[in-house]
Amino acid sequence: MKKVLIIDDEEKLRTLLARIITLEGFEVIQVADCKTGLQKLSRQTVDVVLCDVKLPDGSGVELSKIIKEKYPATEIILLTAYGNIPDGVQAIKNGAFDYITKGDDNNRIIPLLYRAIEKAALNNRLLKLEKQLEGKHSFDKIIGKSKPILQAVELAKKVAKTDTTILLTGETGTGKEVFAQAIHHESNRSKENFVAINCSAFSKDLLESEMFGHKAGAFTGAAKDQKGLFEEAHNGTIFLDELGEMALDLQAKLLRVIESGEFIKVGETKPTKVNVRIIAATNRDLKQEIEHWHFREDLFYRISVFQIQLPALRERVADLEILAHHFTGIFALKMNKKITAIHADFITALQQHQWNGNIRELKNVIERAVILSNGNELSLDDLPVEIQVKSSAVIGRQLSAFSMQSVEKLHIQKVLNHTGGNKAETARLLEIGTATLYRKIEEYGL
Ligand SMILES: Nc1ncnc2c1ncn2[C@@H]1O[C@H](COP(=O)(O)OP(=O)(O)OP(=O)(O)O)[C@@H](O)[C@H]1O
Repeated sequence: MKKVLIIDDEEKLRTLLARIITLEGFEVIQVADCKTGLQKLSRQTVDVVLCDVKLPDGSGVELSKIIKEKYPATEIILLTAYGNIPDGVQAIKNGAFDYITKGDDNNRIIPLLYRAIEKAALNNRLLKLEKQLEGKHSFDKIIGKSKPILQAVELAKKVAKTDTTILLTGETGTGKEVFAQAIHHESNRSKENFVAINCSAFSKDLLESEMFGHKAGAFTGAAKDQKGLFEEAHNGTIFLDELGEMALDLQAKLLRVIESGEFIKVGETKPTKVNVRIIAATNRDLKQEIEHWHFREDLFYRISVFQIQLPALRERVADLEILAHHFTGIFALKMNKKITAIHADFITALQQHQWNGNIRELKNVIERAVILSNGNELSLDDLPVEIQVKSSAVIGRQLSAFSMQSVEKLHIQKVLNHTGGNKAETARLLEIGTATLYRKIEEYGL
């Protein structure tokens, strides 16, 4: 059933609108402010939002922008006050479908709503197609030529076509979700849904309801029957991220789905059957979790039929350069900058770093560097100081990474850059004599 979300703090108007729209056979959700509206949108797919301009915690015009950015398939119709055309125009600029004047355009609202619903359906079809097109090459999107990553890709490709349950292990940011998606797109289920859920993002009860759905009245706030993500993933793939965080009794329910394909919705008595391929991921050592009674051994053996260990970035230093170029290309394009090269010192510095946050951390570091970069080459200066300092030991040869001299050298270099090489100004800012500055420049080879 198509869903319409009404965001309006005028209760009378909201209820009236809800009644008219429900009579057309749409499901209507009503809220009175932006915050609750966004919460609803994060939990369910809404086709059209009908939104007032003046809301207690913000403006509908601004909200349109946020909604379109986060949920591009959803269409928005703004309810403006009489004669306030500029708000409507701005809303359309922000991505809204159209606007109507409150109270004045009652006859327009239903035909407009139908058109917006049609447009939302078209958006959804397009997004699905785009995803499929992207997905065709998704193993190609896994960048890296080092042995450990190529081995992981080869294993994943081999198992992709089967229905086998897979456990992806590896530190945070090593690409477990990227792998899960690539496996789905390479599988025979690629035309069906890939549904991801992060088990650490919900309380135990909420996670159960997210996974399996609930019946109306199952708990306070459960006004309607709600499908769970296992049902959404029917015939497709479900990706259970951070599986190690799942509560023990929910683990038992998951085991039942794996063994029989059945689960029971919250507040329901009959089981629901689904055909879903499960890919799970964890950055915890599940064997250790079993020893501490945090993870069920039987579930572990079921889920880890096929295990793929993703290497940490520090184990694939050889890939740093190609990954750095890959992300630089992406961010330069996004920010409309012409960056054609990366200085060798920059790469050396990357190779010296520990990368506890793995590829996610590298991606952030490169994004920052692209923002900071002034020329067409990324230079050491564009890196965060802690990464520069570690590397200065190697680049400067004679300095140790932790020495005061390393920090001093870097600091002088930065101030020199800041003053455009003006020695007198640099000495003044550093509060040292010019002669001392010249000596240090020579000593550090700046
Ligand atoms: N081999 C790769 N090539 C290109 N980009 C990658 C690769 N691996 C990971 N990424 C990028 O790194 C980021 C982190 O990847 P991802 O979310 O898959 O990691 P994860 O292991 O699932 O992390 P977490 O355990 O924290 O959920 C993403 O932006 C992803 O696009």
